Amino acid sequence: MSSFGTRLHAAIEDRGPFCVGIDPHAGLLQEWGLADDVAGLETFALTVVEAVAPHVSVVKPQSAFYERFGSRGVAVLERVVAESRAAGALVLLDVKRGDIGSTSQAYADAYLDPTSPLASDAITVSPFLGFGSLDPIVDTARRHDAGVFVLALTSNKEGPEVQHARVDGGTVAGRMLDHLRRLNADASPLGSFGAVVGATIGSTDEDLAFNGPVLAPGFGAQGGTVADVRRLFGAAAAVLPSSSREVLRLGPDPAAMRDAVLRTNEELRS
Ligand SMILES: O=C(O)c1cc(=O)[nH]c(=O)n1[C@@H]1O[C@H](COP(=O)(O)O)[C@@H](O)[C@H]1O
Repeated sequence: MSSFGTRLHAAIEDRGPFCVGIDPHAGLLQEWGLADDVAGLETFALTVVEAVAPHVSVVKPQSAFYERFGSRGVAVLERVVAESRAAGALVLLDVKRGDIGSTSQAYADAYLDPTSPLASDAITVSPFLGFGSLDPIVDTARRHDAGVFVLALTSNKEGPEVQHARVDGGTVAGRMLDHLRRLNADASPLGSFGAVVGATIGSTDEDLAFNGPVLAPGFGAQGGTVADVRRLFGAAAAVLPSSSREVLRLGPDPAAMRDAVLRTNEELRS
């Protein structure tokens, strides 16, 4: 298999950069006329997969929305992962994990080892225990041609407290981006180690020019626009604007969700 970065580069060329988050919020289940239970979760999630996974480069299920139903919810997540990949989408499993190195290895085995029931193309991780604590995840990703997206400048208003804090003349976020610059240095056409930078951050002095992908959540429901994406990420090697609620609210009509993602991809590409 080719590296995650290479697969992502090809998928963006083929389908466009828009990433759809498959986040079954309780309120959305209700809006769709579904019960807030495992059956409702399953109908919701698999309807979204069928509508959008054949048309987008990346889907991003947020694990918490499945975990809240326990093991039966996680079983639905396993189907979301498998059926999305079968429809040709790359799966970025949004788990935002991070722990001491030995436990990070277990997370890597859970999500990035192809023999695991939740094996995905990439995951989101939190570097709060220090970037080096993610080494087992990075090494496992390299071994299995998977990808990793590291939180750098998140879309929420509380993020700057930590991410803008200064260390050795730069910011914490800048330090994370420097680590990513190093990890992706020799990759072509695109590295497998990405940054998460919210589409809502307004402006940044950080250097987003590194040879890896940028996941840009906050596009849509949190206020990020196509113009924000163009302005903020002009220097980025590849950017994945990501939206969950804005697309999911259009369901349960599959055609409405599909048309919205096709339209958004066209807009982002033009
Ligand atoms: O890693 C993420 O995906 C993420 C990072 C971030 O900075 N902000 C953010 O909103 N997210 C996720 O992106 C999705 C945003 O959903 P919507 O606001 O409904 O489009 C949720 O799954 C969040 O957990």
